[in-house]
Formats: sequence, structure tokens, C-alpha cells
Amino acid sequence: MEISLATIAICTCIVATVVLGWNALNRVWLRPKRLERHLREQGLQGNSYRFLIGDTNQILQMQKEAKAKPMRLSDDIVPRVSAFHHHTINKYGKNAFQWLGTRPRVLIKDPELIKEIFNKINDFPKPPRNPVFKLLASGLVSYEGEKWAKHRKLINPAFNLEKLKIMLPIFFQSCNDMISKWEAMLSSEGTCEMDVWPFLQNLTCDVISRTAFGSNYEEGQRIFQLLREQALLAMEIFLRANIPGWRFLPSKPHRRMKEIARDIETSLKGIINKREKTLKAGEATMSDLLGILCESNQKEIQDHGNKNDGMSIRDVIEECKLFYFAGQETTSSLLVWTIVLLSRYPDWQQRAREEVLRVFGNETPDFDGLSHLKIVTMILYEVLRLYPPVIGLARTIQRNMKLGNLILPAGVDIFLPTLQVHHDHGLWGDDADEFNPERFSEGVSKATKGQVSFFPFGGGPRICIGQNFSMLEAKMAVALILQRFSFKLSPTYAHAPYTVVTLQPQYGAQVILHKL
Ligand code: HEM
Repeated sequence: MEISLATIAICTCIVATVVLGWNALNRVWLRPKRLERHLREQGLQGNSYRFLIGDTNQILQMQKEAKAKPMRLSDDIVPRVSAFHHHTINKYGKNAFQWLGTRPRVLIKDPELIKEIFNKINDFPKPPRNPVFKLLASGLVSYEGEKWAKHRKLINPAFNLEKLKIMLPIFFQSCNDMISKWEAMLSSEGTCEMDVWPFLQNLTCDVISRTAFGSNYEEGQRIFQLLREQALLAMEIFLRANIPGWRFLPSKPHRRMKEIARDIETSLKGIINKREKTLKAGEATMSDLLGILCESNQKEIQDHGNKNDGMSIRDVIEECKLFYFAGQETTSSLLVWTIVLLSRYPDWQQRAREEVLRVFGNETPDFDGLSHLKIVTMILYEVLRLYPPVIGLARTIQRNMKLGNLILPAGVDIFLPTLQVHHDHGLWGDDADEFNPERFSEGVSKATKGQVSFFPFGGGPRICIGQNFSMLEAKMAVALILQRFSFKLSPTYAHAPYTVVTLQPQYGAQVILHKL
């Protein structure tokens, strides 16, 4: 019997349609239902899977309602900032899961399990990122395995204490510039009402531009402005991503994003090439992050005689972009909530000022003095506990994995809800939602009784590489502000913490400054 080409083509089409259809059905229905059954058998609870959207509509609706009006002036911020997680944990208890579209996400609040997740970085990697955000920056934060280990080793030297000491004058210069602007705004009585939030955002942007690029600071600032524009475009694209296929269309925001990416790359390539030439010529190295990165990279290549042991120019570019995203909004978030809380708790503001004046008088704060500020450190920790700039961390399960008594199947995501853990009454006591820096008077491990219940910078081998950098920057800024001003909340301040990647004040942070 002869089989015609047409018959073969039709059969192939039928088989392909059946295979594609089966895969699609598996992805959007069979697999989610299988995973749901598996999670329920483990004693985990959550909403039943809803076709394609999971809990997405409920999440968006709750976020919208929470954001609609400010809250009362209290530090019990979980219901507003993290409405859906709060709802899930209240309804289903601490062994709960949620649906992000077709993917289930298990919430892990137990400090022992959190510790295990932080330490086993290969068993609990980060989930794949949305392609739109990949264009913004990749770098260390998104790598896994050997690539992560290589980059972490090469970047570590840029953040050691000796290098931070060298960067301290830069921190001072940027903070002092901001304070000079505030002084210029004072009335003849020496007071001024202002929203400090944009100033603090500019401050951390200025610090990261100067510390990352040194003498190329102005070009660095231009690059960071472009990155900021790119981040806004990415958000626009991300929000419209529920229109099928939209993210593949060559729309105006897409074109602009690509244009910016090319501009940044050319500009950074120019700066990096110049640095590498200077290094090869044996000239003195730079003390900025980029210089240290190039030096560390070149040393690795020389020591091992193999170019693959170092980073490519593209890798260095990605790390520079990441410094901006990882280091800017996080530190301004820490600073703004510190100012808000010290405005609301004048006794702590006074105790911090007394300490700063005892250590530095009216002199410029130095490294040793800043490292020994006890009250200011306790305050910053308490701010990071109540208002963590990053409110939760995501991980994924790629193969069946045991976690405590749970067996989690591949395809499940994990979420460590930092904000909820930091406000947990079982872990922190009845005053968990109250500002009480005293709890950190004997350090973090006494306050947490050795448990992983305080992790504003993450934990384990992937702990934030910039934590000492940001704490030093924050201490410099707080010390200078306390030396020159007293401050209280303005009656126009509306308390409305919310997240746009980091935890921010929705309507700004209006305070009244008094010159001391
Ligand atoms: C208050 C300020 C900061 C906070 C709260 C913060 C928070 C965090 C957190 C929670 C992580 C872990 C993410 C995860 O495990 O998924 C992280 C990682 C990271 N942070 Fe920070 N960060 C801050 C400042 C900075 C600064 C100033 C820089 C650099 C200039 C920086 C660079 C990084 C990098 C590169 C990583 C990835 C580390 C790795 O994966 O090995 N961060 N940060």
C-alpha cells in the first residue's frame, strides 16, 4: 500500500498537535493538580489551584486594597505591606502554600528550615527570573553553581573592611553634600519641613556612583540615571505582561530598553578598557569598586594563567549594574525608616545623638568610631527587623528534596517571608510589633537566641556581599544628621509602607528639621 506525502504530513500534524496539547494540558492543569495533591499529603494547606491564574487575582486585589489608604501610625505593618501572605498564614497556619499562576509556592517560617535553605545553596537555588528583568542586570545575585562561586570569590575583595575604610571619605562627602542642601533650606528660625525620601534616594545613588566609578563618577551617574529609566520601563512591560505575547512585540518601551542597554554597555566598556590598560601598564590601582574588581580579576588570571579563570568585560559590566540595583534602593529604604522611627521615638533619637556627640563631638566621624557606635547599631538592627528593605526571599525546588519533615517535589517554589518572621510573636515575644532597639543590646545572636529569625541581608554563603558597606554608609549618614539636626514627624506625614521591589514610604517621609 502506498502512503502519500499528504497522509504523512497530516499524521505528523496530528501527532504534533496531540504532543503539544498534552504538554500544555500538563503544564496548566495536570502538573499543578499533581503538585497540589503532593503538598496536601504533606500536611500543607492553601487555596485550591485555579486554572492558569492560581491566586494572582486575589493577590493583586488585596495589594490594591491595602495600598488604597495610609495606615495608623504603628509598626504592625505586615497586614498592609504583605496582605496576601498575612491572609494565607492567618487562614492556613504556618504550613501554607500559595499559587503564583501555575506554580505553587510554599511559605517557610521555621528558623531551622530557613537555616537549611540558606546553607544548601545548590539544593535550593533561586527561581528563574522574568526575562524583562534579566535585561536590567544579572550578575552575582542571579548566578548559580560554579559561575556564582567564581564571581563571589572575585568580588569579595571589593567589600573587605580595608577597602571600606578607603571608601569612607566618599561616604562622608556624599552625606555632607546632602546635609548642606538641608541647611540651605532652613528658615531664619533654623527649621524646615521637608520630604527626606528623595534626598535619601539621591544620597545612596551618589554614594554608589562615586564608590563604583571613582574618577569616572559623572559618567557613572549618567549610567545610573539610564538604569533607573530602564527599571521603570521594565516595570511597565512587566505590568502589561498578562497581555499574551506583548513582551515579544517591538513596542516603544522595548525599543528604548534595548537602546539604553547598548548605550550603557558602550559607556561601561570604555571605562573598563581604560582601567584594564592602566592596570596592565602597572600603574596604581583605583580604590573604587570597579578598580578593585578589575584588579581582583587580573590577579586571578595571572595566578592561574588562564583567561577563563577571570571575568569577561560583559561579566564586569553586569556586576557594576548590579551594585547599583542591589545597593541603592536597599540602603535608602533602611535610612528613610530610621529617620521615621527616630522621629516617632524622640527618646531613642536623643540616646543616639548623645552617643554620636560623645564619640565624635562635632568632628567628622571616622571608621573606628563608627564601628563602635553601639546605640546607633541597635537602632539600625531594630529598623531592619521591623522594616526589612527586602521583605522576602524566593528559592525553587529542581528535584525532589527533603526539607525537615517535608518532601518537596520538583516544580515547587519556596518563599522565606522575612517580614513575617521578623514580626513573629512566637519568635520575638509579645512586643514583636513594637520598636524596641534594647532587644539588640547584647548583639544579634542573643536577640535571636541563636536562631535564624533575623535575616535582613539573607544568610549562608549567599548572604548580602554589601552588608558592611551599607551599614557603614547608614551609620555615617545617621551620625552626621544627628550631629546637625533634631527632627520630628510633620503633621502631613501619612504612614504607608509598601513595596516597589524594596520597602518604601508610599507618600514620602515628611519631617520637620531643627538646626542644633
Ligand atoms: C540595607 C541594605 C541592603 C539590604 C537590606 C540588602 C539585602 C540583601 C539580601 C536579602 C540579599 C540576599 C538575596 C537572596 O538570598 O536571595 C542580598 C544579596 C546581595 N546584595 Fe545586598 N542588601 C543591601 C545592600 C547592598 C549593597 C550596598 C550592595 C552592593 C553595593 C549589595 C549587593 C548585593 C549582592 C551583589 C548580593 C548577591 C550576593 C550573592 O548572591 O552572592 N547589597 N542583599
